[in-house]
Amino acid sequence: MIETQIPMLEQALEQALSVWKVENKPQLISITEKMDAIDPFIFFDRGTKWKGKRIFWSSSQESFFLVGVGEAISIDSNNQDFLQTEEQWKSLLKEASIYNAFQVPGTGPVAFGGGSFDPDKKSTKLWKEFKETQFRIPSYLLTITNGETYVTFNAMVASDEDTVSIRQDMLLAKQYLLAEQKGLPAGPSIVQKEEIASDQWKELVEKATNEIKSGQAKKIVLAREMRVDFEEDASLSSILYQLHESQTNSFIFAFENERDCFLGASPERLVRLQDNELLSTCLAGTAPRGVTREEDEKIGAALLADEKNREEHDFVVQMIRNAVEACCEQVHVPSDPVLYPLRNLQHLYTPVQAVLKKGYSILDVVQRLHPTPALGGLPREESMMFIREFEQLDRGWYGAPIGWMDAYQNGEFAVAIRSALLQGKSASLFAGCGVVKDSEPEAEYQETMIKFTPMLSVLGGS
Ligand SMILES: C=C(O[C@H]1C=CC=C(C(=O)O)[C@@H]1O)C(=O)O
Repeated sequence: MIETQIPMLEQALEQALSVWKVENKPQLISITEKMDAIDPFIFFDRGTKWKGKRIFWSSSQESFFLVGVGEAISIDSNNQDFLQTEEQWKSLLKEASIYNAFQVPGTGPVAFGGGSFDPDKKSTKLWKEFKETQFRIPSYLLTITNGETYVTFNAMVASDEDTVSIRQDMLLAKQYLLAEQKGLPAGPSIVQKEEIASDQWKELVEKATNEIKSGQAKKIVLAREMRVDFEEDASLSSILYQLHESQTNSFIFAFENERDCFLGASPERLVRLQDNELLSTCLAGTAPRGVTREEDEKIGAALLADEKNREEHDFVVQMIRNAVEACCEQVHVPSDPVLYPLRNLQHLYTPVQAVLKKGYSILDVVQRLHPTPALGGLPREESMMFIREFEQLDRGWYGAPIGWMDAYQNGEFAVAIRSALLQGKSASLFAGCGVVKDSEPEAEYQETMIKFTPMLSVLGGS
């Protein structure tokens, strides 16, 4: 394998150097090859050597994995503007030396990242490692899709000297990352758990319902935090493996920044783009799962018929439809939601399909969609103002878009919910719910409790 890559690497280096000499700016080289099967969790675990710079993404419905280690380059911004990211991404790709004979979605140069939920809310030191917008092009990217495995090597070339270390890095890293390894380390176990200001949160739900009844807004999504401690630093690879095994119908994601890592198992797709076909999904309205099949079906039927949940859901559908119509054609939205079952709860779900108009990109759509009323509220401005002013929480990247895009206009973004910020021996978990005029604080509190469960259980809590 390595032998077949060397001529490609030499060509890529030569090409990058010749562009660099004219343009005098660093050039991206990217080389993709097909491999025998590789375990994504073990690859991630071996990437511990690049600790602080790992990324993970999987879509359980499609057995699709992206695992990145190291950082060839990152596209960051301290004001959240996905369109600015788009410009920088395009400029990086413009003269990049890309050797990818497969051009399968998610191979070649891939930028993975996200941003904060609300750039207008003052951030606290909890999220100090995370930028307002941050996308990483990993040095080594493992892609598993349709049962095939690919590895992409990315690097920036900025001088003749770089080429020596790039050659060495590529070969050594590959040997190291692909060496055999048995099993994953043990998962963490929680020794202490604290719900932050839960009584105040219930009062805030009440305040939001009053605001809604007085006509200031129709829906406001409120979130809260739980802080947990472990005996030892938690092993990320084991947590991701457990999430993947336990959370069906979800996107498992992780973005590591030094000692901190934001990760989760979100059922909510914001948008997927493949061959110009767009899929967005509306997910809002929640009920628990039943213990028996009969009970489960009864709860599901009640959820489908429940006025409060249907209203909460319809707000999301209307907004997503409008945003998608502005940049797509052939927009298709079913008239009624269906149930979307997860391990611990079920949601109302409406898929939105469309074809993206020429001239738009996935980040255009992300910029238009975020925040949907599943995380912000309705109207957008009023609900965001309420959250900004009264919610006692630094959401950071919770509730914001997280995902990937490749060089061929494909990509996928989820809404980063059912998530946690891991910081060595402790973690902050986040959960929220949509408040409408008939919401009851205690019921909403219980709903957030269920939403904490997937993350809590893989972290070794109950
Ligand atoms: C805000 C969250 O969930 C949203 C997504 C789906 C259903 C929701 C709900 O029914 O309230 C929320 O809008 C969360 O899980 O933290």
